[in-house]
Amino acid sequence: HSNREMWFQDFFPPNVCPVNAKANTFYGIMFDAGSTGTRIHIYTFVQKSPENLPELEGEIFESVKPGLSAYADQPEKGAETVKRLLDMAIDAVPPHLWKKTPVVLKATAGLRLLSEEKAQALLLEVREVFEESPFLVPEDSVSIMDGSYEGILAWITVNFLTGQLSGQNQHTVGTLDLGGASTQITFLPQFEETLKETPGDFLTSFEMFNSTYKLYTHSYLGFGLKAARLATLGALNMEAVDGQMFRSSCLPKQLEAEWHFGGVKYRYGGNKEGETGFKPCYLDVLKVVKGKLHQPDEIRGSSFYAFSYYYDRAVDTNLIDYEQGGVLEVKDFERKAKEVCDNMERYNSASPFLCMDLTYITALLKEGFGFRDNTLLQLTKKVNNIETSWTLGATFHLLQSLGITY
Ligand SMILES: O=c1[nH]cnc2c1ncn2[C@@H]1O[C@H](COP(=O)(O)OP(=O)(O)O)[C@@H](O)[C@H]1O
Ligand SMILES: [Ca+2]
Repeated sequence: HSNREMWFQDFFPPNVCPVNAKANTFYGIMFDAGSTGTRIHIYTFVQKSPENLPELEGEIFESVKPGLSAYADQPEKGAETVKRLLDMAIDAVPPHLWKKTPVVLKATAGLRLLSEEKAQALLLEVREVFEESPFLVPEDSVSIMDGSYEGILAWITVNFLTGQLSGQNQHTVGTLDLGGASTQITFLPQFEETLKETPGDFLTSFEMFNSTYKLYTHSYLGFGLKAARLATLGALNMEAVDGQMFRSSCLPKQLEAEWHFGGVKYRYGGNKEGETGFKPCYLDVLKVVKGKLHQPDEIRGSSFYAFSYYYDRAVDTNLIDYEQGGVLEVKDFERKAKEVCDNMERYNSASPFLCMDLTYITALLKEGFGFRDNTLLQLTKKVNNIETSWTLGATFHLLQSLGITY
């Protein structure tokens, strides 16, 4: 409780120190423990005047691979990766603000897929790293995030950064996040029909910046890009995979290789004798998505912001520029998938999974969510130099819960 009071005192009294112009700066540290990597986001806020809300000034971002779930059997080693990232915050945050700067880690699908016991062991070790740091460790500072929050908080981030949550004329945009192990879709329904046709657990009310948003959101566990690779290979949720060879028409014919994901080793390869290419690949991938996802009618024609692996694969195939991002139609992913899958050997150098990944993205968008071929996707990595990640929304939520009401 005392921590909370200190936090309060420092931001609300108008004791702006004339010597130090930065006296009204404060920080928030948010860790994203994703299935493929762990990332630290250190946000800087400035309270320009006591009567106004703090403003986001900037972000320091760093990441490491692999993610925590790769350390399922060595939780101390996993926590060590978090500690190395936290050392960056020691340098970034001025010492006199350390004990007022909250540090939080939220884990996503990688840890959701581990056994309770292994996940908790990892979280416990991370919690110890936090307790030994000079930062403010709020209650529940290390946890597995609920999937619906992952979507909502990313939606908050994108709509905050694009200015849709302030002033009038709010035209919020929907968001699509494709992680390694799970995928999220989130939007603000405009039609009464959508609310009626949607299963109750896909709708969540969320309060932020003095408004309540009733959002459609869902996180599909096992539908992230890397989990989908395993599902396509028929290797997802298999108990004993050691030694077994998984083959697919989405892989180069002659390929035989090994792949580590979530602490398990998989052997995989191409269809040596059988078919390869877009057509057979699409049929294989279709089995993974068809009929498995809820399809809200409302989204068919509307445009969405898409990031994470949608962005990465669009960059890999020159559909967009790495720095600039860009606007694509759903059918651009399909065109690229055909190009790559039907010339598999030529694209071999980048990643043997490029054909499978693009085909999965195509099938997920069209057959999974039910988007039209001409639905527009705004591919975005950063807005105003801030990463489009759920971590910013989570930091706002954290500041709100610590008593700074936005
Ligand atoms: O801060 C970020 N900005 C932009 N993309 C990010 C950020 N953090 C993670 N990503 C993207 O998320 C994808 C990896 O998903 P992740 O490891 O988070 O799996 P999960 O969400 O299923 O747990 C990659 O495409 C990676 O580039
Ligand atoms: Ca993620």
